[in-house]
Amino acid sequence: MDIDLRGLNPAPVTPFNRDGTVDFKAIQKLGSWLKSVDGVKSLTVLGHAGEGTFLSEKEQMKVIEAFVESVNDEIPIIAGITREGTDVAAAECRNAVEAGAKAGLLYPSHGWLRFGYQKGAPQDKYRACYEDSGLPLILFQYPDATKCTYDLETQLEISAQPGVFAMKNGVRNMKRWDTEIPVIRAERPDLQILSCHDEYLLHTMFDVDGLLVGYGNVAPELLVKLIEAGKAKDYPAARAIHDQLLPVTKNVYHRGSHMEGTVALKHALVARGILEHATVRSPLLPLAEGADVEIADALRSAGII
Ligand SMILES: N[C@@H](CC=O)C(=O)O
Repeated sequence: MDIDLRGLNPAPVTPFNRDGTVDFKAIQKLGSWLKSVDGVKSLTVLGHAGEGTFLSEKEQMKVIEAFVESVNDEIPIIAGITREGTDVAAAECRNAVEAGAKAGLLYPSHGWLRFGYQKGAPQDKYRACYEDSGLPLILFQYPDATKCTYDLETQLEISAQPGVFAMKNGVRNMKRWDTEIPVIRAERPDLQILSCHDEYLLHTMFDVDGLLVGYGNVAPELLVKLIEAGKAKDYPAARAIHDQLLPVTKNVYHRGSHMEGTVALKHALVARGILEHATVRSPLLPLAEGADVEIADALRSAGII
């Protein structure tokens, strides 16, 4: 399968029932709505926004299956692959294939966040996961402020490996973005480069093939336009969309932690009439009282509702 992510690739939330179980009916509504937006190329489930690591293995597979059904298998469902060890991550990739995922977003191992990685270890993890499962993989570049951010050599080596076809880049260091992206483009012309800088997308919009973002849950129509403006190198148009979205960006992503953004996304989906409530799983907590009203007001002022 030729996987084309050149456009908007939302990372959907996982809806829950009020009792905390997965709400499969709501998945159908969310997935089919996102797919109906012109310019949406795929959905990445079980990521941060999807509370993927809070789900059991069985739930993860059922969530993948439900999202595949929600889009009639007409656009690729990509699975977040989050397990720490290479063998267990490869097993997770095999599960994802069995559940109908067409690609995987392979997360760095959690220990690397604190301690860093041994040279060559990320390459080995990507290689083993692909060889073992045949699941095409997206290279996930974490922020420069973490110890698991990949240096340029590592990015180039991973992206040269069989099965790696795209990169989700959230480096959050614009010096690195401005100097590394041109090199990666030149060295790996077929690699699809997607930004995930939800809280300040504008700077990155002019160098990318698309976005892979949780933000795609709540403002897919405007983000498709932002991608088009970026590709046309039309700064005034991109800036106007950025400004229009700013109240939403502030209310969803300019919070104490990026994790709260996931709760805020659910409130925004309630305001848009897609979800009935914003139930999340621990360790996420509800937002402060009144946040739901502020988020709805922000969507209103951006002209989204
Ligand atoms: N947008 C965030 C969270 C998504 O996984 C990121 O940069 O990684």
